[in-house]
Amino acid sequence: MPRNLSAWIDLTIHLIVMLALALMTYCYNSYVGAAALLLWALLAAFAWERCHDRERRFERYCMGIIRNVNNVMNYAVDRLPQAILVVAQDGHLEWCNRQLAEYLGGTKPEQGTRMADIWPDFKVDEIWGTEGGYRFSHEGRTYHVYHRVVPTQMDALMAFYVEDETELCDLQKRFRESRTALLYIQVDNYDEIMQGQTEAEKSMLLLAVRERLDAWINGLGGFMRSVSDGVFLALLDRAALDHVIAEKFDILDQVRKIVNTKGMPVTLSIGLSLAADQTFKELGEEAAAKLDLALGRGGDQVAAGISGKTQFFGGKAKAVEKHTRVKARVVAHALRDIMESADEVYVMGHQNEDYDCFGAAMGVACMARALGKPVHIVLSDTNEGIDRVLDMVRKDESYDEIFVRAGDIAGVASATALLVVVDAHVPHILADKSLLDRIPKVVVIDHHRRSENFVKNPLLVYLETASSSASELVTELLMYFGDTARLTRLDATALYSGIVVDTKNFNVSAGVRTFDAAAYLRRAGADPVLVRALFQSDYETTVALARAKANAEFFAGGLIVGSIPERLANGQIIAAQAADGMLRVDGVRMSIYVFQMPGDMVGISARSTGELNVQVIMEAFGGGGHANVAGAQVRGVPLSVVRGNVVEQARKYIEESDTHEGHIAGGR
Ligand SMILES: Nc1ncnc2c1ncn2[C@@H]1O[C@H](COP(=O)(O)O[C@H]2[C@@H](O)[C@H](n3cnc4c(N)ncnc43)O[C@@H]2COP(=O)(O)O)[C@@H](O)[C@H]1O
Ligand SMILES: [Mn+2]
Repeated sequence: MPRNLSAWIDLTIHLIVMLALALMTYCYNSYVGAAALLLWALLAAFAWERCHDRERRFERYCMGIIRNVNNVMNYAVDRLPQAILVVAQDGHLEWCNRQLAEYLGGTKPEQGTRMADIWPDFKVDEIWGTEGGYRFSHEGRTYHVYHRVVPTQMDALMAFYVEDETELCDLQKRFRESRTALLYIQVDNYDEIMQGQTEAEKSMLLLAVRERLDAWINGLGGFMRSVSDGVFLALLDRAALDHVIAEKFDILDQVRKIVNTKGMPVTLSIGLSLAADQTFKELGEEAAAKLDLALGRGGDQVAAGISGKTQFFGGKAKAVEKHTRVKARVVAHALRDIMESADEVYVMGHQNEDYDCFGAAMGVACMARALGKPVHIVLSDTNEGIDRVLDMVRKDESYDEIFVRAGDIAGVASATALLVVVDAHVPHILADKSLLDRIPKVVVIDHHRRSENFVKNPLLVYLETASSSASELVTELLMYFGDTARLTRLDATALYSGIVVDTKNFNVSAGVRTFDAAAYLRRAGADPVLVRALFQSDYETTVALARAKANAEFFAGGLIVGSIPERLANGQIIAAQAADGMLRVDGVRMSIYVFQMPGDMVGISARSTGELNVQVIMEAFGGGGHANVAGAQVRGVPLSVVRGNVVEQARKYIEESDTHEGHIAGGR
């Protein structure tokens, strides 16, 4: 087939026409016709030859171009400012371009050189047969490698494209280290430490804190200004922040050494946000939110927002019981106003309600009744722990229709209703979390350390981590709610039992205000004999508890871990009691029980003597609580695996905590 088909067609048409004319001429005159045919044959031969000649010259021209392009390509590949290596599966170099020599200081390695001899960290085996990229460093320089499989019929080969990214990495490092960290620093027990101090002593205390902070920030090359009494704003760069993190914010320990004339130590809370791509406005808002979080977790700690995650440091001091009940009075009045403007009130606590949660709910229901508002206490489906008290109140007609199950109010949605959440603030552990979407006005009354996951947009939050229990908080609110709120004997007993369970019978976290609240409840008719009856354990529970205690395993560092693999109706309480009980064993600093819950859920109850923070460990399992009483639930993981993970996390935590004295520790 000729290359230029259309030229051939044109020529052939011409030759055919000319041949026809020559033949016609031959019919009229054979001499002239024969001459015409001869001439046609010569013309056809000449045209044939010309065409072939043109084709040969065109082919020569094309080959020239191809040869040039190949040369140009070879030249370009050889001089590419990126090294290209072709490597065989045994790790030997097959071919490379000139840039590799540049990277190696001028000598081009020979074919067959082992890559491990050129760059020990150059990976061949690990990535063989795959496409991707990785980085490695050699003699202070950082290289980025893209690897591709070379399709060949013969030996298996891979191509590696290597770029020296040292400058880029340096730039990235400098950029990272120069990122701004904004810190809100607050003396979180300002009112308490200033109480009873003379003006001169107050100034001295503030000056001592200021000097300590100034020295700390200046030493880090940062900037700090006082915003108001006991509140500071500071800026650090990332390099300084890394240093501070490596030292686990030991500024908290340094400032805790400053004490007032009564020996009370100053504690700091810090909210920190590290710039990524936020505006300065967002950075400031995030730092302020982190400060709230640190304060809500009991203070004396740092909540740091870094790369979208929150890290906590510190938390050594026990949450200090506030001397005054001013806040309780203010909150009681605010709650009364909010309740007055609502058409009905719903109260709920956490799933698997316990006496504290139930008592607090009964107290809030009493307030609503005092204002003549229809009130419902929403219960979850699993609450064997409060069976006895529920049986008691169900016998009393005045509580008819107060208790509803989450499923019974599935259709309830109201903009004019009020939802009061007690003894919890994490949405996913509430008795019916869907109520949060259906009732927009929410009040939270809780005594747990603030978790990152908090009920969204609450109207009012009363979160006091220093308080023994939600029942104590609600009792104080009742004291200031007004005369109309009259506790029945059952209300008072339920609230009292809430305080008893959370203080382990007034042995843990019971402060002056706890006893005041208990006295108030006793005056209102709380019956300790009834409370004791509520806490009586049946035979099966006692045996299960003994079995749980017997299978506990002791680990180095004062850790004890046990499990309850049977699916028991009151497994949570047995686990809680076993974990509580194990703290009495000599040398135990932390006890953790893993127990089987309904379905594929596994529960964890963790306790500490106060020296170590179990809340942090439980947060790693999606749970929370207090520094020395915490828990979590894990779905879809076998109990034995959860147990193993718990042991691993707890041992790691204890090890880190013991090697770094400044790490997070106790205080409810
Ligand atoms: N997923 C979670 N998220 C946040 N916080 C959580 C989560 N899961 C649990 N928590 C909190 O952790 C602590 C400890 O819980 P726990 O179950 O180990 O202990 C509570 C009760 O089970 C236990 N208890 C109830 N009745 C009795 C009883 N009769 N005898 C002994 N112990 C009992 O007491 C703990 C009550 O703690 P409270 O909630 O602080 O009132 C807990 O804070 C969970 O909220
Ligand atoms: Mn509680």
